[in-house]
Amino acid sequence: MIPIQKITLHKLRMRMKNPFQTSFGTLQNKELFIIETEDAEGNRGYGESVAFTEPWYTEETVATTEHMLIDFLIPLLTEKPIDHPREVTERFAVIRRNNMAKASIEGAVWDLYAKRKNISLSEALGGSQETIDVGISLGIAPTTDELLDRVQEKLDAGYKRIKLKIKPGFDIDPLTEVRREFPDAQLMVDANSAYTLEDMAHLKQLDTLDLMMIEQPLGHDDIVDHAMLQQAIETPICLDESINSFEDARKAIELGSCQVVNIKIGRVGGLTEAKRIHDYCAEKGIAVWCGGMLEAGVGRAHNIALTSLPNFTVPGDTAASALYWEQDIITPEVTVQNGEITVPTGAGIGFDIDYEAMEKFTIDQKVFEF
Ligand SMILES: O=C(O)CCC(=O)C1=CC=C[C@@H](O)[C@@H]1C(=O)O
Ligand SMILES: [Mg+2]
Repeated sequence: MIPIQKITLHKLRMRMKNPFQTSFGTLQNKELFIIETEDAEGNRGYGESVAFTEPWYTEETVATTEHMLIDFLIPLLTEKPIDHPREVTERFAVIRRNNMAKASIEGAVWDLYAKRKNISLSEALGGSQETIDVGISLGIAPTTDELLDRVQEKLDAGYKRIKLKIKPGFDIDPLTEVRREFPDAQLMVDANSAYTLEDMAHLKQLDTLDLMMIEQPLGHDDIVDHAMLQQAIETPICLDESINSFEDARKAIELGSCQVVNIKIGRVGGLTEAKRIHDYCAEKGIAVWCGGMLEAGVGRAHNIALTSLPNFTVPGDTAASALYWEQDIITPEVTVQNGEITVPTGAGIGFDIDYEAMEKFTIDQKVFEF
């Protein structure tokens, strides 16, 4: 049994070092919840919410996360005890969607579970990789020259895969320049649903650029048009926004809508569902990688633990803390050496919370005792 005695919602406001521009808008201020679950012996598990303040990426926001946690998820989680974190997903199944809210607290239960057993979260999930390969996601740059500089800098820093955001009007030309300048770089692009099937001929030009994949070119909730596009282009399609569950992944793969899946813990409702998708993709020979949501340290730590599972063969988005934040809320911060992160072996997420830093960014706190 995992006896949860106390849950604290720490609401934080953090400002990213640099704005991050995508086809749907620019992000710089981040509000997030750190969810703390505590047992009677004083073990504490941590999860992080990843919804943004605006519903641009998915329909969830920071405000809907808080509403779901307080009015539905915390009462459901604590109405009767659970023995294993995988039961959290079943318990929450009565609530439609709201996956990021669900994942934030489910992650805190997984961390608490691993700490109570004195094993790492990676081990609790069945992870086997001791180090993980790391890539980076670069927002849309103001000019192509600026983009080339940013790519150079990240390749020099050792990042093993560069993901570039694209949108109509900022795609083939800058990408051609990047490919010319860096002929051997592992490059991929992410469109965040900025195109339609009418752009098929335009998107076909990507096939000349030797890209690892194109992420979510079409509708955020589509798998049918993506299947048609994948028939017409050689560049592998990777789905992000369209995959919100194991069932979505199964259907997309059956339909041939993608050759790669970006697994984001928040988008699919938690670590248990993320692992199920990972296992299914491994069985089907579909490559997966772990996407980022501009996380602070707790979310970053969860991504690292998940990525230690064996079928995470493509470098993910989880880069060093210092690229995002002046100061992170964990200690040590996440660092990258030669394009790799060492998976921590300490109990739970394997990073300590920097309570002083967390306090500094906290704008609200709510405590629930049971
Ligand atoms: O965490 C990161 O480094 C950024 C990841 C990233 O590319 C994204 C995060 C959030 C929303 C999107 O713009 C984008 C994505 O779609 O993957
Ligand atoms: Mg994406």
